[in-house]
Amino acid sequence: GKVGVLGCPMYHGQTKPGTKEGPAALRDAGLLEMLKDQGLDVKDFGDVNIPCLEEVPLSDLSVKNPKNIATDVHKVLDSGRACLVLGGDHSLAIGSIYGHSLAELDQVVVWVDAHADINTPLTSTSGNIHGMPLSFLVHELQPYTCKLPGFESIKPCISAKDIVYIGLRSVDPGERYIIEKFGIQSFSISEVDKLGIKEVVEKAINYLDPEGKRPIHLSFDVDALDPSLIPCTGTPVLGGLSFREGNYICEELAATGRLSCVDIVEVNPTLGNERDKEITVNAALQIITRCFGNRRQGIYPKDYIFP
Ligand SMILES: N[C@@H](CCCCC(O)O)C(=O)O
Ligand SMILES: [Mn+2]
Ligand SMILES: [Mn+2]
Ligand SMILES: [Mn+2]
Repeated sequence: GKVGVLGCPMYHGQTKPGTKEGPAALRDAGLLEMLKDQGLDVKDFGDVNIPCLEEVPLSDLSVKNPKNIATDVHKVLDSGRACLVLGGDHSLAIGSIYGHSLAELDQVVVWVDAHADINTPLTSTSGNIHGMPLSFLVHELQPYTCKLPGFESIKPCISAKDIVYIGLRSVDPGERYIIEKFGIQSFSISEVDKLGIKEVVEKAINYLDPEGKRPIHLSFDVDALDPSLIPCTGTPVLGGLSFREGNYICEELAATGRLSCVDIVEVNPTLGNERDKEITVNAALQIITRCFGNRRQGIYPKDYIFP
């Protein structure tokens, strides 16, 4: 398989700037080598150009960011590679999902997260854009929201029926209302407990893409995993997905052969000591390898020769 890696050191979607260190932390820990070692053809497309706040006013900044991200994701996908986007905070998904829609029209979205990230600017209590990305992208929400200055270039590109949540456990009232009003399929941690991860993933994939034809966009917020696994993230919530559940989700999505774009977001290496950073980065790295074909049952390269 061919993978294009795109760093997206985004931090303006929230208040803890350390997410801009996310891409470097993952690369420095050997991400590219790990992916190559599992037999992938890996190309590093560098980092998206995220102008820092001091240079441009927020409105100008926001139009630049999603457009840069969308443009770069589109370019990676058009080069015939799956796209791996390293965050950066979850507001980058405005650009990555929009960019995916420029390359492939009928994507479905698996949103793995403790949070629903679908507040509109009107329902948000924090005003942090990383809690809003889906509200900019979902067609049905547009009559109920407002365009933020600078987001004109981002067009809604997915329908409520094209999204499934896995891992929710911190959903704001406005978000819960939206999920029910538009019938967005969601498997919170309660459903994971009730059904088990196997049935959750099976239901999620069959609901989104019963014919097994549509490209999948996995937007994986590392805070979906239990905070014991990911100490370095900005909005931790107790009682998250186990490491095994996180690995299972990604193995099964990779096994469809249609995993086209993967966001790995909200790694903030500055939120903890060196040991915390190591734990966080190692967990994120393993999750990433499962997205691109590595499995706990083991694999061997195509050119393996049995001695
Ligand atoms: N729902 C909260 C928390 C959002 C968390 C964003 C991301 O980590 O999922 C808000 O809107 O601020
Ligand atoms: Mn194109
Ligand atoms: Mn989250
Ligand atoms: Mn998120």
